[in-house]
Amino acid sequence: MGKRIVIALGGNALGKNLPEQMLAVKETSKAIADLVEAGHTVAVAHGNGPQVGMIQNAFAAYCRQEPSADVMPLSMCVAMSQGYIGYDLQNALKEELLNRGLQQGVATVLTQVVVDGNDPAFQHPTKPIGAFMTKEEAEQMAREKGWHIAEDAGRGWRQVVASPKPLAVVELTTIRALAEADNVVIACGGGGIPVIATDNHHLKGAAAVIDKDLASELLAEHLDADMLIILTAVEKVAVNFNKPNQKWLDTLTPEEARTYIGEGQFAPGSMLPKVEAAVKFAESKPGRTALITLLEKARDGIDGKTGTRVTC
Ligand SMILES: Nc1ncnc2c1ncn2[C@@H]1O[C@H](COP(=O)(O)OP(=O)(O)O)[C@@H](O)[C@H]1O
Ligand SMILES: NC(=O)OP(=O)(O)O
Repeated sequence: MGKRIVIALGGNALGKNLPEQMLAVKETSKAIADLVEAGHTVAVAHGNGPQVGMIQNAFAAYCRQEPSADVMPLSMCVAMSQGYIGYDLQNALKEELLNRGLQQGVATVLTQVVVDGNDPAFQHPTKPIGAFMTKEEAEQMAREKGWHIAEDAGRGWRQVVASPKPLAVVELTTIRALAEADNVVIACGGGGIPVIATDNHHLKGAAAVIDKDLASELLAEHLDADMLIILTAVEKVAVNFNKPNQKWLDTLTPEEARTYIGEGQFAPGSMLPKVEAAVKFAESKPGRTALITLLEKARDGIDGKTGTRVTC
């Protein structure tokens, strides 16, 4: 029987620039279409770290040329990233579905996600965005532009911004209605546009980028999904990652995950939020499973052939 699935797409599903994105979404669409073809109902969330940094930089460059221009708020940059990634992804996916004779609709919902304006994350930026830099380049950006910077999981230096916890998906009813009407919905892109609820129903954009794995988890809970599938650049989660005694994990219980998290086995900003999201989903209701695997292995993963399965 078909399952209700929320997929979280990692950076490798989208590429780092426009030409790469055009190619990457074609491959990504094959993996998603495999699941639709197998009879599952699928909602798709995706990351935006490189893209949102690029958009922010592009507007900053424009502001230097045109001093009367307004600085583009980070929430708007997230909205733009959802728009252009969703545009490419929904077209590629629709094409792939039609090529397989599948008639499901595909729609991107610009999604706002409520955060708490008092979330301590606003005082401690941790979310890496934009391009990788050397330490020297990053320090120069910190001096010249006031950026917060940090080393990103052994891969280089990046700008970091606030990443508050996702609390509620504003467009949830719309997303659910589209999903229940047999559409593939692309939602919560880039973790969602971060907004703070104020009086009179006004939602105020926040200067932040929400973690897409945590936002996907929230969406999966609210859509009452059976599975949360986090697709990334590794087939399984490992302990002692990249060390001679590395061990790939087929299964992971929340208790085991907490032990490994305590040992610092999962890099913050890369594997850690995925494991945290997977554990939260598995614990949210009996029978729910989270899977972390490679994009191309999504279908095998659902069939229990690969990936790391997180269940209670
Ligand atoms: N313990 C671990 N097991 C597996 N991968 C890990 C681990 N710790 C860090 N990683 C790294 O985390 C990466 C996934 O994080 P990231 O690239 O930030 O995700 P995304 O696919 O969402 O862009 C993997 O490709 C791998 O290089
Ligand atoms: N918003 C977000 O988590 O993006 P990445 O997955 O690209 O870091």
